[in-house]
Amino acid sequence: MTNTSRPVVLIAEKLAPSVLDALGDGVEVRHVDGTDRAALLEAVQDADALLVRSATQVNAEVFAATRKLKVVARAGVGLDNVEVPAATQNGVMVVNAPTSNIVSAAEHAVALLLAVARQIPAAHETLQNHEWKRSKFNGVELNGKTVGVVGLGKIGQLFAQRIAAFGVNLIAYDPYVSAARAAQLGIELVSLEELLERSDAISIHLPKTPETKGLIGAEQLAKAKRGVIIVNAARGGLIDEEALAEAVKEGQVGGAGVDVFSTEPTTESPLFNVPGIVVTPHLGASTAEAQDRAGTDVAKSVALALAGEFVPDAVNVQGGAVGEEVRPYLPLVQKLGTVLSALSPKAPTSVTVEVRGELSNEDVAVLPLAALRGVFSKVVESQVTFVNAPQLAEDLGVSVEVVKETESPNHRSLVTVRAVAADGTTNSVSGTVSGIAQVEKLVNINGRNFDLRAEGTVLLLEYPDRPGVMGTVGTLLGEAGVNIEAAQISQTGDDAVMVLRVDRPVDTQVLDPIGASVGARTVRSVDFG
Ligand SMILES: NC(=O)C1=CN([C@@H]2O[C@H](COP(=O)(O)OP(=O)(O)OC[C@H]3O[C@@H](n4cnc5c(N)ncnc54)[C@H](O)[C@@H]3O)[C@@H](O)[C@H]2O)C=CC1
Ligand SMILES: O=C(O)CCC(=O)C(=O)O
Repeated sequence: MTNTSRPVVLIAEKLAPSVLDALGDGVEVRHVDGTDRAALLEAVQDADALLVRSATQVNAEVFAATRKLKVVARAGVGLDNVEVPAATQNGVMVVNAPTSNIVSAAEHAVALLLAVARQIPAAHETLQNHEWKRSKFNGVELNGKTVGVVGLGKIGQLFAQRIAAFGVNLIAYDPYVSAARAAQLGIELVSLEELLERSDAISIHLPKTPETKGLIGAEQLAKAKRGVIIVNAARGGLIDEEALAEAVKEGQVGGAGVDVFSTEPTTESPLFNVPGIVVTPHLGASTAEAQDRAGTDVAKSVALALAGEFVPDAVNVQGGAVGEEVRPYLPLVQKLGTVLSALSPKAPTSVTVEVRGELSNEDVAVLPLAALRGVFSKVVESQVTFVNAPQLAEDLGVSVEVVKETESPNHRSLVTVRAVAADGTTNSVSGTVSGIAQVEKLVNINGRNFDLRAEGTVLLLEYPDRPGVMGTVGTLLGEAGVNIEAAQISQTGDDAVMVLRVDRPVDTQVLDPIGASVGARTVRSVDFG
């Protein structure tokens, strides 16, 4: 029987069994063939999370078909099949598993290079055909040769480290890597032109971007050293496939190892059936280890995303990495924003997050996102996530600022969120995370000190002070079946603010008459969930 209350995780491609273990029983797993467009568009409507590898195209059309999608998880590295800006626009988090398969991909590039250099697949085929043709297969040694790496990122570096063991000279082209970093790795950074001229073998490890698409075409291949071996285990389309096939046939390129194609899946390519070209059907990440890691990494991220928590591997969330010290403050700061949205349910013109004390030594760039999620909770209909909060702020003309102050008079760390409305009205709420149990507390509302756990439902009343108000409020709540768990009053002169933590949500039909009976000018209910 289907349990519809559990979040639906839609798996659109074959993933390692470890992904199901890591997802656990808290979600309902459904399967669809992500390459069957109609089936995908229908299945994604009810999905909370979508898990893909590289064959499913997740674009604006998919996001338009979704109703409650919160996260797209790519069980691997490359995100060229996921339209990240469209995801961001829709408040959908995109996560990948950036290190899960990098060793496998680097090893595959090495395997392809050796397979081409020693013509292993072709030699294997002759024996399968009961032919013994030793003299046909004369290979080349790597020792003493120059190997050029195009794209010196995670996989490029792993490839370089591994191929270095063959006694090669390493050069690389990557305009975004410093010469110092390359030198540390024993690699000389050169221009693409120089790399083409000097390399006996070239391995490509670039992402596919508008800048890199077609980077190696007929012109570049013509400039390369005659007989060069070219390997591409990165992305199809980085090298012009027609041009590469022609260059191998003419002998300008000595051979090529290709794992990726401009269209995938494919059974037709100019690179097929060309002597000297070794092809594999996008197998770089196809190892037990890489698939296990990719599956468990994205399952963990999906669980965090569905719980509304910060996800370290999210690629479309501003704010960068979130430290251990900062993490407990994310839900608290969202709650401070929720109190502000209850006090003033219109979009403010500015939101300031003030961080005091020990926390001010940390990178707190993510805290404004949490504050905005709370502040916008009553302002916009659509879901407010870590992903789309900055875009919503921009669309609504809300300026956002973080202020840090090392001094914190009463708390080790204190965060205040202040919102200024269009008419200049300012509201502020402060909170802290207290003790080993990391209890989230509200400690100040509009300059008045309290000490109240930020959980459940909190009622706030501003009223002219007089004897008996607490009793009246308590009686009326009791008559409505609402139990008070904690109560605090801050009184100054004739004015008082009462905050109550109660055992259930209280709707306006109950709350408004209570406010009227004590002459309250403000009565609010804040639900922390
Ligand atoms: N065949 C397979 O199964 C797999 C393929 N991949 C692919 O391998 C590629 C590399 O992945 P990673 O190393 O993890 O990425 P990465 O992001 O760590 O490294 C990419 C490098 O390319 C450089 N780069 C970017 N634009 C450039 C340009 N215009 N010219 C020169 N360099 C440029 C960057 O500075 C960076 O150092 C990606 O395309 C990824 O999708 C990844 C895993 C498995
Ligand atoms: O096997 C896969 O899922 C694709 C691996 C890949 O190309 C990547 O992670 O970028």
